Amino acid sequence: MLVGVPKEIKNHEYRVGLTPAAVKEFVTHGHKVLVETNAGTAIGFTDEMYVEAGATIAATAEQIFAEAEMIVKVKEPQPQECKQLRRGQTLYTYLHLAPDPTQTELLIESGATCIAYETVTDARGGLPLLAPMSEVAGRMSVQAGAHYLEKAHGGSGTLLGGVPGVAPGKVLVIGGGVVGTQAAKMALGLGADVTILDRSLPRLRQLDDIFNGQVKTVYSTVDAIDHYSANADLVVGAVLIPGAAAPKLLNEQHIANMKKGSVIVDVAIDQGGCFATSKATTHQDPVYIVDGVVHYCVANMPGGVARTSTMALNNATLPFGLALANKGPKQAMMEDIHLLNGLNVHEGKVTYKAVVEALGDQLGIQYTPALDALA
Ligand SMILES: NC(=O)C1=CN([C@@H]2O[C@H](COP(=O)(O)OP(=O)(O)OC[C@H]3O[C@@H](n4cnc5c(N)ncnc54)[C@H](O)[C@@H]3O)[C@@H](O)[C@H]2O)C=CC1
Ligand SMILES: CC(=O)C(=O)O
Ligand SMILES: [Mg+2]
Repeated sequence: MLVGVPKEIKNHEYRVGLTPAAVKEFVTHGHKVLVETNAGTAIGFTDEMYVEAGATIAATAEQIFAEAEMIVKVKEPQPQECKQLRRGQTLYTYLHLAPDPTQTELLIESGATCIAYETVTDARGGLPLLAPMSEVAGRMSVQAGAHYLEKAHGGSGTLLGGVPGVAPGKVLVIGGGVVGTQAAKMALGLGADVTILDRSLPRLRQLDDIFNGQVKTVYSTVDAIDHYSANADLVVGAVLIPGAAAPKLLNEQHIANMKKGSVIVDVAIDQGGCFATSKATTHQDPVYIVDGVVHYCVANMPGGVARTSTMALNNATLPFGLALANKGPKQAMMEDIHLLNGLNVHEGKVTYKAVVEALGDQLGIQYTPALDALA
């Protein structure tokens, strides 16, 4: 198979779909890889390293979209990329379609086979291609929060760890999955006072074990959100209903009730955000203020630490990517239900239920089960 890796074009996105090491794996399995010039240069993966791994360098993204049978990316395709996709071509990347009607329409129009990293599953009920970026974003969320709590960055001037004689800052993590756990680890490491809300009791039990009682675990009710958000210095939004638009857990009144200079980091912004006042921001302009509360809503947080993130992402995407190339996309998905769960759009049909639930009325689209679409 001819695999194509275009350079990412989203704002300050320096990750790349394949590392040179991953290219070498594809080439070893008999595939050809076309990498856009300078796709990885910003994070130390030079064209020379790709050539040494067996890739051919393409001068433009247009060449890659025109020639490749499978496009491997990181971020959801931007409109100019969607317009270059075509029937018979496979797109393997993050999509986050539920909050994104424009991209959904363009992918339907393209006729391409679009596999979303974030909905591929594993046997334990996890999301193995989302997990590494969730680990990164979870850890970063507390770094970002601590930064914006500084007075010069718009915050209240609170040090999360406190000092001897002064109480630590309060961190509220809503959603105790992968992002939430890593956020809690970092916050605890800084010495903060950490509370995690989740609506899954089994998950709260696991968290209590993982943290050996060092964080407070609280069942997520409206009352708990009212109470803990009003007292928090930093709130991390880390909920997920896979593939669906994020539920809005803090409304405008909650934000108004928070302390001035407190910070919210809405990691769930890529699924539309879990705070009513959130709107997506970029690494170039990451924050804005509503009612005195600093909002950090960067939709591609791992892009900020692109070298670590690219390597972590490739560790997870490589086995599925190789299966797609070795067997062909259709056969690979028919043989692996977890990869099939990644299929969101195929030949103009939307094959992921939560996307249709979010956008069906707006776009007039219907759900087609993945196996029916592939048949
Ligand atoms: N902004 C960014 O750059 C990035 C964003 N993300 C996003 O972060 C979000 C979280 O991802 P993961 O931690 O991997 O998901 P996860 O599935 O591991 O965890 C989500 C948790 O939210 C809980 N939850 C669901 N509804 C809830 C509610 N109403 N109240 C409290 N808890 C609730 C679930 O029980 C689960 O424990 C996703 O939207 C993901 O796409 C992930 C990586 C990067
Ligand atoms: C998960 C995701 O959207 C990201 O890493 O940018
Ligand atoms: Mg994202």
